Amino acid sequence: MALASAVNAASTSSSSTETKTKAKKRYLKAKRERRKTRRATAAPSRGRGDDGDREDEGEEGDEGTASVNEHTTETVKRVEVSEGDCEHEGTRRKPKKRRRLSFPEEQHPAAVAEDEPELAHQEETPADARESPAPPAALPAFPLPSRPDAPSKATLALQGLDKAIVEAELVDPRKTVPISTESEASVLLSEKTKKRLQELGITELFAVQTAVIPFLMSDQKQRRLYLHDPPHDICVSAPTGSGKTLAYVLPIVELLSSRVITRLRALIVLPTRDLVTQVRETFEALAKGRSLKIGTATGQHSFAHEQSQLVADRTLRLQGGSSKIDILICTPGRLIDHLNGTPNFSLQHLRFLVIDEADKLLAQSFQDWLARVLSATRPSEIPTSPDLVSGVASSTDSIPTPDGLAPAFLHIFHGIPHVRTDFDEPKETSCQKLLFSATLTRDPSKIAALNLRDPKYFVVQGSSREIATQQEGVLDLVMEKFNMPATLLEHMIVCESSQKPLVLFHLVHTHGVKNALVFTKSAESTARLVKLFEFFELSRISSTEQQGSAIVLSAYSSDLAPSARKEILDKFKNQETHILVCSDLISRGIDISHVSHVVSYDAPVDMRKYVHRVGRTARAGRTGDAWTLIEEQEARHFKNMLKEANHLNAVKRMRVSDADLAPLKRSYEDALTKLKEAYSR
Ligand SMILES: Nc1ncnc2c1ncn2[C@@H]1O[C@H](COP(=O)(O)OP(=O)(O)OP(=O)(O)O)[C@@H](O)[C@H]1O
Repeated sequence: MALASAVNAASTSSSSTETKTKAKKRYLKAKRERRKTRRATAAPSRGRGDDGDREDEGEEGDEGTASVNEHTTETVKRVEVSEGDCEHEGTRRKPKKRRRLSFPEEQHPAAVAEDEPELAHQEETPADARESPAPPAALPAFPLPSRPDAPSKATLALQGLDKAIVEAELVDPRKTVPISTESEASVLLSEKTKKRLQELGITELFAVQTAVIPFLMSDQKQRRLYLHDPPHDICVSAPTGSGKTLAYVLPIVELLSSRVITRLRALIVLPTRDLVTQVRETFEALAKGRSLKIGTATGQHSFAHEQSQLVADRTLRLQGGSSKIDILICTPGRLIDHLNGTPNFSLQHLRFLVIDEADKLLAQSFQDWLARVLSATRPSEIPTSPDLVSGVASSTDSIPTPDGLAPAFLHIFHGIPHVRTDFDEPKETSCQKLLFSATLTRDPSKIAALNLRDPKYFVVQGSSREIATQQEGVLDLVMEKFNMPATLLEHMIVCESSQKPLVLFHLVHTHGVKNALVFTKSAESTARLVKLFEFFELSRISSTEQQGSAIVLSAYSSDLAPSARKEILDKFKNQETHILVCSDLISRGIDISHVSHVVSYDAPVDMRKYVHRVGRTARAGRTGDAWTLIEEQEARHFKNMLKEANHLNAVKRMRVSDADLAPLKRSYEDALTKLKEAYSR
């Protein structure tokens, strides 16, 4: 067997060797002939140009074609042979020589391949194409990439904005409506309210009021205390002193006046006690004769006292809460205290939640007050008491009585089998959120925390320029270019820090700066400046050359007890005090009509602070002057701040020379000495 197979293998091998030998012979013969032909034609065919192709294909004139064909066949054979050779001999043949193609001089493949290697593949193109007389088409030249222009700040600011902000309603600040006319805003107010407004000397509605009142009151369905469809929330940005308080007080008083049972239906949150007192006075003035009960919670009184003012029944646990008041005005800290510690204090009946000075309040996160308040206005998914889940409502003390539940909270009483009908009570709270500020935040994360429902934005424009287009108005809001009252004049004085007290005395005695609020950076500087000023006045009066009555001033800051603060503020309101030197405690919201000047003795650190400080004057259409004293090293920062807010041109620079200050110098030096003595004691 082994022998037979060996013989077979030998015969197979010898026949294949024979075939290969014949083929090899044919190949070698062809090769010799080719070599001969090449040698014979070597000299003339070395030239390039149109004949270059013939080098490989022979140049036998008419026979050229036949020769090419023959050569092609031969090439195929050659490939077969060479493959066999490779297997047989175990050696590799050199790669086939590339044919040369004819190119115009400037498009020689070598030159092209150097620049653009892909072009070298043109050698692989079929023979017909290679013989085409037309030069290969040049590749299209693409333009070099160029850097696009960076989008402007404005474009970036508008990107990804909430639709509600983009569609904000711009309100012309000049728009006022007489209360007696048949205008939309005026016609919505009851005769009682109109009469009350007239008694208070208010004869027209301001721009912000003409926009907000119709939005909250024109739809009859929206005038109910419990709504089937949840209401739209609103965000209002309007300059200082433009009447934002009345814009929410009027609709709240009007709508709540229809209530029968007293429940806590309006909650107004403000950042300071002083503002709570001020807003309470406005509510009381407007709601006079309406039997609405108004309460406050600020921590000014004891907790037990406040509890007794807010809640009627604290012995029985009532699921619907028990309220002695319809409207609560409070600071956020005390509100949380009552949510945590006052039995039957409930926000489930809230129809309005007002967040005034919204940007300031949203920046305060203590005890997560906002989330806590919002969750108290919403019905919870899970019944609050495990006893109620099983529906075992008994008369035990620990089980709350399902009394006075708001419609949206009814489902938490599981003792009632629930069958869904067309007359189902609403499951959503009727609480409408109203946000107000002269410097409304555009911070999306802060706004998102409020969980606003389909909000409507109102932007009352300032006076610094003509009424803007929709996009410009939105941009102002988004880029925090705050609007100022039209009647405000702004000045700045750059001076050395050691001269600041003198410049202030100069303003008071030469420019008649009285009925003024003077803002300092801290409670401590407030007290120090008042002392220095008092010593200065004593020295000035006692000196022979300076005559006249002394300026009366007081310090007002958080260092004082609330009762002392109230007394000082009352004296200033009654104009018994000429100048109130204060910290930023009253830079927001405080409304004192006779303030004709505001002096920032220490420069405000940011634009928001500047807007609110200067906004203590020029309110409700009255004129006012704002003066900012800038130390030389602060000038650049202050100017940049104004520039970014597009407000630099509105602030006039005023110069005070040494000659202006000279008459006051002696008294000032005297006062400084006395101040040093006082502090060293
Ligand atoms: N329609 C009106 N007619 C006359 N006076 C008005 C009217 N509305 C409001 N006022 C008065 O304008 C003054 C400023 O109003 P308000 O305090 O509401 O301003 P504001 O917009 O809340 O300012 P701020 O942003 O500084 O808190 C108040 O004295 C108020 O009584």
